Amino acid sequence: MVPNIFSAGLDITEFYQKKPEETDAFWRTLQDVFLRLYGSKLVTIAAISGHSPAGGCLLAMACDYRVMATGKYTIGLNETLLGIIAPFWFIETMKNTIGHRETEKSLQLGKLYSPEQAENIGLVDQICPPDDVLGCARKEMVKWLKIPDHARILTKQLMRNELINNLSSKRKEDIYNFTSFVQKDSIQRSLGLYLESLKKKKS
Ligand SMILES: CCCCCCCCCCC/C=C/C(=O)SCCNC(=O)CCNC(=O)[C@H](O)C(C)(C)COP(=O)(O)OP(=O)(O)OC[C@H]1O[C@@H](n2cnc3c(N)ncnc32)[C@H](O)[C@@H]1OP(=O)(O)O
Repeated sequence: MVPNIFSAGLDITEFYQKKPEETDAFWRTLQDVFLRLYGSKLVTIAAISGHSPAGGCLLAMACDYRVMATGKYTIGLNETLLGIIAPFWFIETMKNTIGHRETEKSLQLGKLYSPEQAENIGLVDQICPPDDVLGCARKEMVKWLKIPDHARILTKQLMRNELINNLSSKRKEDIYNFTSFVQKDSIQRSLGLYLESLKKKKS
């Protein structure tokens, strides 16, 4: 577990100034990771040790339960702030987590929530001091593991199969949409500026 950062989201350099076949492969891998995690029969609990923007938020939402560290961290789907958009399965996953209305506001504004705000809207289930995040996640895991596995798994599948089947049937189209979108000159310019701004913030 890395302190302060759960995940910085997708590595933008994987789709900045890349060839179409490279961005295709990158997106296919992300789809694989998501489908495996969201559809996992195992109990999955995200111990969110710090920042969790965009793709990081998606990974956390793909789990069954989320524990987030308190502190000056943020979580959310901030794609619009980067001049890009969240694909349909990011949107559906967020709708399944916090509901339609909150998702609509959240996505249009590219909102990044503090841990307290995220808990209030149900984006995370629990907040804990940073040095106790793993402990809280473990405690929660014990509860989940007491439930008969077959019943929990079937329930999870009933709740999640619609989205899993939808994405599975549209994978090629989704890859095509991603690559055509990120290869546009205007999007490449936005991504370049965003990467520069991250570096400037650092110096
Ligand atoms: C018709 C329909 C079509 C649909 C088409 C779909 C369209 C596209 C969908 C794409 C979905 C995208 C999802 C994403 O996840 S995009 C990434 C979003 N992530 C962020 O915005 C976070 C950016 N990072 C930060 O805010 C900070 O780094 C952070 C708060 C996480 C940590 O701060 P800290 O100060 O500790 O770290 P630094 O800022 O110093 O960063 C260190 C170095 O890492 C570079 N960096 C950071 N994040 C990223 C990233 N996500 N990708 C690439 N590089 C990143 C940063 O520039 C520093 O680099 P250097 O060390 O080289 O200076």
